[in-house]
Amino acid sequence: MSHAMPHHAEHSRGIHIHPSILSADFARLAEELARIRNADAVHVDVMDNHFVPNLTLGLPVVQAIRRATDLPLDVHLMIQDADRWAPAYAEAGAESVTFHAEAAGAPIRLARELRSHGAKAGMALKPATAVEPYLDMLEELDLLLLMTVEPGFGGQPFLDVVLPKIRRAREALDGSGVPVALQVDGGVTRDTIMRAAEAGADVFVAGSAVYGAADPEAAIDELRSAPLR
Ligand SMILES: O=C(CO)[C@H](O)[C@H](O)COP(=O)(O)O
Repeated sequence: MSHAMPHHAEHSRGIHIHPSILSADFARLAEELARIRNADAVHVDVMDNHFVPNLTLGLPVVQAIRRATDLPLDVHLMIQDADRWAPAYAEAGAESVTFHAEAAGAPIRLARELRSHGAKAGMALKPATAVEPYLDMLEELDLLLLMTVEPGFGGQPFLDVVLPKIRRAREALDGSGVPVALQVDGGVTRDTIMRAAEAGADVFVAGSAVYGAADPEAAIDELRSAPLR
């Protein structure tokens, strides 16, 4: 992209905000979902206490969330043995199902299986996992998630050390011409979203920045407009 272009032209690919219900009140999920009606999708963190040191929710709760909102579900599986468990989340009606590269035995086969169930196929990388070994499989994916915190907990600070990886992924995606969403998750705020968007991300997961606000829908609007300023 030419440096002569106006700053906002770099964001013409769009800014999508996916609030993470990890930071919501789990005893009032339906009400919490009704507080984010202007979101682009709801991000659902599934953790198994093995891949990450935290335990959240599984398939029955994802099925209940599917019935409780019209928003698309962006399911992020932080679980071991993703090959075995991920397809059921696609069958449950998730718009996208994201597994971790570190937890998948056969990522290409799994991505194809998710698509065959009608879901978008997402693959996530922890902060210390290099993206380069996976650049040959971009066409198998609809979404690439680069974690900007160590997965497991909300409320952690954004890891700027991931920014060069976001830039390299953006260059590879633009060079390949394959339409893969580039998502970041962890520590996204009105400040950090600008750096992540400038580096090339276009889908932003935000937990505490949305559910920690008095007005989550206003917080979503602020996040959406922040990189355009
Ligand atoms: O995947 C996650 C943690 O593993 C969460 O989605 C993420 O951390 C969001 O929370 P916050 O915006 O508060 O950092």
